[in-house]
Amino acid sequence: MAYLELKNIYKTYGQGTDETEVLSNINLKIEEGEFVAIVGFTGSGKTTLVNLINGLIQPTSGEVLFKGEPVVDTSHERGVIFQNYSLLPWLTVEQNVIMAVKEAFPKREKEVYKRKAAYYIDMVNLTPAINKFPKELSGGMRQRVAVARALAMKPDMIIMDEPLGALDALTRGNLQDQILNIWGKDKRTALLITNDVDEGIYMADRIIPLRPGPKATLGPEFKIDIERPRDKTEMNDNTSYKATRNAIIEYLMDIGNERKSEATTEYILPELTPKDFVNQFRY
Ligand SMILES: Nc1ncnc2c1ncn2[C@@H]1O[C@H](COP(=O)(O)OP(=O)(O)OP(=O)(O)O)[C@@H](O)[C@H]1O
Repeated sequence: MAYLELKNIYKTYGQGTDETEVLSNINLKIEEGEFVAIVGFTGSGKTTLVNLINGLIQPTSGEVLFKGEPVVDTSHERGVIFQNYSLLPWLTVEQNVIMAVKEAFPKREKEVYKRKAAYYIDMVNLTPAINKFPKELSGGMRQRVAVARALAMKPDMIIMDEPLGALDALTRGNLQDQILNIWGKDKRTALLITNDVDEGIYMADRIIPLRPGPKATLGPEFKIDIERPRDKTEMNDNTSYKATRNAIIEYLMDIGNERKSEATTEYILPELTPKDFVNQFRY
């Protein structure tokens, strides 16, 4: 039995003439302990896929099974790191993380919550900001709190929806390593949704492209046969890395080009010049 299984998933939004099939015939099996990355274009349906796996939305048809059971709601067993850091603005960094810890470990001493929260806040290098409110943090710092929150729930499966996109290269690299450490240490199962092929190759055991929507579907998988722990600098000279990277990029470029040649609608921008606006700058 697969740890997570998506069976013949279809998802449409809207009704009647407005109906759009965003995901079409998605089939995926992830085994316990695996790290899988799905690489996709912007707007291809990645977040829809994450929301289905998370239990936030239900498929139009098909089934999502987690440990053999249908996913009907969200659960702390599946910790999601969203691309738009969802923090509660009226709580401090510490309180935001404690809230997540409480959900996973109900009825513990206050000190236990504080200790667990401190551990994950330190992991994302935010100890100096522990008493700050989200509005006092930069976008990257907020995203790191969101990462700490998701990991603090000790989920059996970590699901990441482009979690590191807003971060600078150094912080991003650091957090990739922290996530890999946690995944490796406790042998969790992980699914990363990203538009960054290199991030996918560095982190995952398998990469599966999501062909762009409407009717987005999964493409063929690419296995990443590079020993762990992986070293980014060494990887650049690794023949297997170069070959896999080229194959994935070639595949993505091919389907990108296919899409362009299939496109029948031409969008013409209206030729408007707001008179008042132009006059403002006419001296
Ligand atoms: N609740 C909704 N109602 C109607 N259409 C929706 C809804 N959610 C998403 N869509 C549409 O479904 C398509 C896929 O959206 P989704 O957010 O899943 O893509 P994405 O790959 O995560 O995009 P991005 O990379 O830009 O975040 C888009 O065309 C979007 O407009």
